[in-house]
Amino acid sequence: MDALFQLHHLSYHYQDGGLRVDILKDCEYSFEKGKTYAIIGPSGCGKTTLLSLMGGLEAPCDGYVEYDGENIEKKGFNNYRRYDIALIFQSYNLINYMNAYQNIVCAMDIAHIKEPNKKERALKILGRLGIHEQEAKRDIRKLSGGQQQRVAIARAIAKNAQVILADEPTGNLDYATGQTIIQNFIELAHQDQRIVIVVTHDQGFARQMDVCLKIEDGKLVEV
Ligand SMILES: Nc1ncnc2c1ncn2[C@@H]1O[C@H](COP(=O)(O)OP(=O)(O)OP(=O)(O)O)[C@@H](O)[C@H]1O
Repeated sequence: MDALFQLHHLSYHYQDGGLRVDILKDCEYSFEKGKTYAIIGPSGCGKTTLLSLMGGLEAPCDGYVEYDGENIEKKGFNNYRRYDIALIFQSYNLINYMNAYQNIVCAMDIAHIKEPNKKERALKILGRLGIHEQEAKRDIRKLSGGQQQRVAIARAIAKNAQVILADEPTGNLDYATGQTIIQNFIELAHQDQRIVIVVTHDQGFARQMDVCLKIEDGKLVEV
């Protein structure tokens, strides 16, 4: 098995008025290269919390996340977030004073991507996602929600991160645009051998992923 990314006894709880509330309990899982994963479960079950732990945005209370044979906390969350993973948020988190291709070039600069012509590469990736040169150079705030989400995906692709974590990436989009985005994720995993993990409430999209996981009583289980 080609496991690049693993969860070991991952647990997370918080205190509420002196009471301990367990969100994730001893989660164990190995994610494989070249596969897409959906994480589903009712509101409040801990999906975003799990994504935050996997993304190195927050430290677990117990257990650890392993990437390429190393505990991400020991590797350093900042380096891990900078080089190894890409996060895609429901709210896109694009830099609003840069256009689409500048957002992508900026992400490549931050990740120290060695590429002789970053602008050309950015435009090429955007083009593959249906954002052509004219839109790529427009004020980013003037792009539609679906276009902005595709820019956020292009940014994740350009960064060469092996693991892509997306939190409700289709939440704000109509069905057809959401479907295009899911198709992009599938191609990214199957053609580029990346791991794509998507938190979604949409059962239809979840079913199109190679593996569907749900959080049940704090445990991560395959559906
Ligand atoms: N540090 C914290 N302090 C207080 N409450 C917290 C903390 N971390 C998580 N929670 C609570 O834990 C629960 C799980 O939150 P999380 O956002 O992970 O759920 P979710 O499954 O992503 O929900 P949704 O589908 O509604 O986005 C929520 O009730 C949230 O308010």
